[in-house]
Amino acid sequence: MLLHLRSRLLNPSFFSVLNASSRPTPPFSLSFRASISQKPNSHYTSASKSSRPAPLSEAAQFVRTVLFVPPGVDPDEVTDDMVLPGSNIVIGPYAGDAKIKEVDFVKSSNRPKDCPKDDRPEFAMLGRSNVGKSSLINFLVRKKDVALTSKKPGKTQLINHFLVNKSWYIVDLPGYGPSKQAFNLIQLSSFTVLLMPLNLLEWIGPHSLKIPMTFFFTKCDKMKGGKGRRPDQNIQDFQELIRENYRQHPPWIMTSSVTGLGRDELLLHMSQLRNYWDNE
Ligand SMILES: Nc1nc2c(ncn2[C@@H]2O[C@H](COP(=O)(O)OP(=O)(O)OP(=O)(O)O)[C@@H](O)[C@H]2O)c(=O)[nH]1
Ligand SMILES: [Mg+2]
Repeated sequence: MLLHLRSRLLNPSFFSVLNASSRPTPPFSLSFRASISQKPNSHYTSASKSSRPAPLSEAAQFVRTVLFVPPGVDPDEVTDDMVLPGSNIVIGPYAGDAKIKEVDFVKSSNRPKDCPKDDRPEFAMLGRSNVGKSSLINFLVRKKDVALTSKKPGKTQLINHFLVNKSWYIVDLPGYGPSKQAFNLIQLSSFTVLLMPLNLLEWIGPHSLKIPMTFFFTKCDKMKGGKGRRPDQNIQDFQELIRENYRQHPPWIMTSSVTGLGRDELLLHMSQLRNYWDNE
């Protein structure tokens, strides 16, 4: 997998997406890096650790200023092969054990207080109706009908908990839009995952201090034409809003439930969030 990732990283479109829109921003590190004491094994990073880090290309040096650097990684030691393709996410020592072996539907809840109450980490999908939240869950677990999807907006009406590998949850939420009900649910999650969030960014900025977020660009198979904006245009808008509302760049990733784009990368990123959570 490492080779596969490395070769895709060098795809010029990845860098051009970032270069096209980014003004240099100050290098950053995440505030929670300071509390790290353990470094679990990582199959992903072990290969790059065994050899000397390759010097960064000029493009990569620039890109590094907008990267999400996870716990356990020194921003000065980031190398090309640590960045997940189609994203700004650096993979660190907490990544690993990303495979989904089983998934069980647990329950649908009408209200937050009816949701399962335990300490397992949760990844909740939040975003407008019809952006592909439920499809993304099916895509991650490689099953067609775990979460119900529809061409028409408004299919998901309840809070649906799915237990993965008996150890962590994926939560499918109703889309916001006409109903705006998802706004009340943000506080529920240990981890919140957002989809196509452009008009959410300003709202969420001040409220998100304690909730790690990852932003998804869904339907990236629709690269050309159509009514909407292209993914690279969305990423440009996104980065503008990030600069206006956030001090540090949150992680973002491009996905497509149709082509499989971003699946392995996303699972790896989720594993590093989870493993960090477990070891904290
Ligand atoms: N081309 C393309 N279509 C997608 C993709 N992901 C989802 N769709 C389609 O988008 C539509 C909506 O998908 P859902 O997963 O139901 O969207 P949702 O965000 O869960 O919608 P709500 O439940 O209403 O909030 C469906 O017709 C999907 O087939 C994708 O990656 N590419
Ligand atoms: Mg849905």
